[in-house]
Amino acid sequence: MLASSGLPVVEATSFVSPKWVPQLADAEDVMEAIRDFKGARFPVLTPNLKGFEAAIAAGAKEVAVFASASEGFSKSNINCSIEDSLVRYHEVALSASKLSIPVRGYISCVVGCPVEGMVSPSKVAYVAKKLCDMGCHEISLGDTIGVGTPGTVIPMLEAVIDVVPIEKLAVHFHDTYGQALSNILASLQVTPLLSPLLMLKAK
Ligand SMILES: CC(C)(COP(=O)([O-])OP(=O)([O-])OC[C@H]1O[C@@H](n2cnc3c(N)ncnc32)[C@H](O)[C@@H]1OP(=O)([O-])[O-])[C@@H](O)C(=O)NCCC(=O)NCCSC(=O)C[C@@](C)(O)CC(=O)[O-]
Repeated sequence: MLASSGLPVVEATSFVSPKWVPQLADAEDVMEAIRDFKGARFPVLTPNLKGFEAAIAAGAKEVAVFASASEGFSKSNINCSIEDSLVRYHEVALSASKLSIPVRGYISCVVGCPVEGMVSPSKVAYVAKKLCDMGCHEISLGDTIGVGTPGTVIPMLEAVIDVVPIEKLAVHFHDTYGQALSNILASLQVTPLLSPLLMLKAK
């Protein structure tokens, strides 16, 4: 449906542990169902080399890895430290580069974390540079819990822009508290080169 509506890129599924996310256990079936669809790209999320290899076996042509700027969220989301996740993702990026598979990098909790509270812009910049240096073609900065405001988003962006080329950046805002559009506007005022993504308010 989303691809048929004309969207050029639709993140189709994730190759993650079904014990962690049972709803995604059908990743291979999803890839089979979209295998012959023309006119859209279907990246998939892979949290490690096991997921990457399964994704390639299922026909994925591009993948996304997802780190966090907060230790607490990294542990709760992918069961490892930020540093360990970067080691894992470096393995994925190396394998992907051998197969000419583009890798997008996500960073969760770039403003606030449900476990640790506010997140420092310098930590976001550190993770963004690591993902960029390992070969991610784009780094998406995710305000995962939607607590960002222009007053906190702009300093974060300025810290990241210091270490990652602007044209490699995207922003990903959740509208949990109705700030997503303001944050996108503020981000575009920092640099019009950003590609914004608005996640509509959860019902
Ligand atoms: C990363 C792990 C696997 C670590 O989970 P773990 O338990 O530490 O992994 P493990 O290495 O100990 O393996 C446990 C079991 O999972 C299996 N396993 C291991 N890896 C895989 C895999 N890739 N695919 C399928 N199975 C896998 C592995 O084989 C083993 O199976 P067992 O021997 O017990 O039968 C787990 O924590 C996980 O899958 N987490 C993903 C959670 C998730 O999907 N979160 C949402 C992603 S979207 C997001 O984060 C937000 C974002 C980025 O989109 C934007 C925003 O921030 O707003």
